[in-house]
Amino acid sequence: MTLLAIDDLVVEHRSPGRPIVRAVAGASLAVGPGEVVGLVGESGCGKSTLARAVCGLNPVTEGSITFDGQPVTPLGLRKRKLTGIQMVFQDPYASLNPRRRVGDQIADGLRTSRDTATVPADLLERVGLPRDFAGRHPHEFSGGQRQRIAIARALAARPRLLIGDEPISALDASAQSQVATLMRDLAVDSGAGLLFISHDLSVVRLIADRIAVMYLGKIVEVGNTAEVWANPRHPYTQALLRAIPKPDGMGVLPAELPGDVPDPAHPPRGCRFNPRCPQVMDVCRDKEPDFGPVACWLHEPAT
Ligand SMILES: Nc1ncnc2c1ncn2[C@@H]1O[C@H](COP(=O)(O)OP(=O)(O)OP(=O)(O)O)[C@@H](O)[C@H]1O
Repeated sequence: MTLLAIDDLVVEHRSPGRPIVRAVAGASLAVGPGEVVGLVGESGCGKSTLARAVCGLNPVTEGSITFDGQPVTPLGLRKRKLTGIQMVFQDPYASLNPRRRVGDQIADGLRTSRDTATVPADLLERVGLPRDFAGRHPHEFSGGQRQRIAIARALAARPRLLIGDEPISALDASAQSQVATLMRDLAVDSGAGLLFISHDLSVVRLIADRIAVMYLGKIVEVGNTAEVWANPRHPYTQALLRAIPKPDGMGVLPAELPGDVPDPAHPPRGCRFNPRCPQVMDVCRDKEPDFGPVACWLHEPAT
């Protein structure tokens, strides 16, 4: 069963006097209940834009997003809270209100889910924090603790889909895998889906059932985590895996990718990855590979 279905999604950013930025340019992805999908890709590939569209925060230009069989459309804040989707953002310093007690912020989520049997301290306990933190303010805590509080607040609303938009990238290395694993465990235990966005592939490998690799607005490879890990097929996935920090902590392995992600307002003709691809062929400069699960002319499915 599919909980979240994203089909041929296009999301454009438009501002007066500027070229249209097609940040998501025909992406398809699905998340099932209790499933963890890791969305990876370099900065600027459109991961946040996609996540925000799923929450109704960015309007859909083309294609569709359905959650539980219902189309997701831009909604007012109140309604959005009731859709069963909760997002945990990169920066817990910004997403928590510094002036309100932690318990009161978690209580907002409990009101959303009309859960009268649970108290904020119960949720703090579920995310591994002491119950008496409820009476304190966010500035009293470390980054990792604040992110746990943000997760507790999200869980209070009893989401059926949890989205983490780079939820660990602002944390200390020691807190990163703990917070990622916590999100995975809490989502899976409650039967919720988790879409986990990160540029840290080693953490995604740890928690995700499936990996989706995004490049310049498109999902270029999707598959079972262990399979993608053992046999990455898209040259971009291969390069991302090579850029993983070495297990001994001594630097990173070379990415071997020239240049940066191109400007999505002016994408390259043909395959979007062709100017950086070490295995580029003539067809790649000419025609976009519009197929899955590996959108690459080296892996065109047999018809
Ligand atoms: N509001 C906006 N107006 C115009 N362009 C935008 C807007 N938001 C994002 N973009 C552009 O859309 C593209 C995708 O950005 P997005 O933040 O979705 O990527 P990302 O993969 O999440 O990167 P990051 O990890 O840095 O957040 C980028 O080129 C970005 O500059």
